[in-house]
Amino acid sequence: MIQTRGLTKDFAVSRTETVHAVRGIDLDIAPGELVAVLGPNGAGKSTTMRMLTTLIRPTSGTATVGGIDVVADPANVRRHIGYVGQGNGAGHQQRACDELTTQGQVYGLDRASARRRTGELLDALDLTALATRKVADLSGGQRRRLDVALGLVHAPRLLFLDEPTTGLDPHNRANLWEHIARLRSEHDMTIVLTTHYLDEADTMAERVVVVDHGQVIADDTADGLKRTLAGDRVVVRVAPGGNAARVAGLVGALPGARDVTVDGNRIDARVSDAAGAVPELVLAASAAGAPLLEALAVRPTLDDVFLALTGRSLRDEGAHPTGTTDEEAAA
Ligand SMILES: Nc1ncnc2c1ncn2[C@@H]1O[C@H](COP(=O)(O)OP(=O)(O)OP(=O)(O)O)[C@@H](O)[C@H]1O
Repeated sequence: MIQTRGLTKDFAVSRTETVHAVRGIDLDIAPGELVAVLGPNGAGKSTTMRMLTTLIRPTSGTATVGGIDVVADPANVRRHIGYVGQGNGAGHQQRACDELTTQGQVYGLDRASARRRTGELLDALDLTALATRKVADLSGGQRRRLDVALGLVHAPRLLFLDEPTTGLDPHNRANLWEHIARLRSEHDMTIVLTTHYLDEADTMAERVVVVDHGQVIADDTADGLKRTLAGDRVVVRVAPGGNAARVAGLVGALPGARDVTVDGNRIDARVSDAAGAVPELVLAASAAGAPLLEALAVRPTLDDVFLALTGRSLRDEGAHPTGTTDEEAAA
């Protein structure tokens, strides 16, 4: 459904400075996949999406969407995709239903068909009761659902969602996801989304592509990434007066144990199966006369994956942009 090879995008921000926002992305996305693109602020996620949706031209490389080249035939690409960008155009005085009908007509539907489609989408996204409300008067969650409806007016098989749930509270995020998941299963859509919410990528996406500094640095299922890049950990605390060194030895003997660290009475280590290791460890420590105060099996998160990949936490929201300038590249 999507194929890119060596895709790049440079932005000349001044006479002397160029931002290399995307630096050679190769991506293959099959029909029906739901792929989350993760990365810190400025990693190049939106720029990649904007190239794939033909909003901006790549600097070099190739990209096809539904088999159509984004540079050679952008109008045709646009007919096949839906795009829900970041942020809301504030202050719309149009009614929600009129906004949808107008969008339908922009996509070539006649008025009656556009009205029919409007009714279907208002219903699908639970907006029927708000049909005549002005867009400017909708809540954040309602507005975001309308944005998704606008992206679906022409029944695309491929939907791009750029941070669809940013700024929504947990209830509205869950609600929007419910709608997206249902629409997807009913219409067999391919969905590519960017998000800052790791839990969202973890639970909703079948595949997670991690982008940093304009490049893909990992591409797998969430579980695959966790297994190969982060792994389980055990964290134990030895009772006062207990022999931490002795327990560290027991921890070090667990299957797959590595990176064993001892900090006072606290021992932390990577292991291959934390849930299986903990009971074994509790018994072994007790038998060795070093009872444990606490023993935790810690399953990795996608943030652990990101930390392992880059040495930084994705949770550091609002961090500095990571697009690389010529000066930085030369440094
Ligand atoms: N039109 C533009 N002109 C100049 N620089 C740009 C432009 N668009 C993006 N950039 C720069 O390109 C880099 C990548 O930006 P991009 O918006 O693709 O990142 P992102 O991963 O989507 O970030 P975020 O999560 O903050 O939305 C950043 O350094 C950004 O400042």
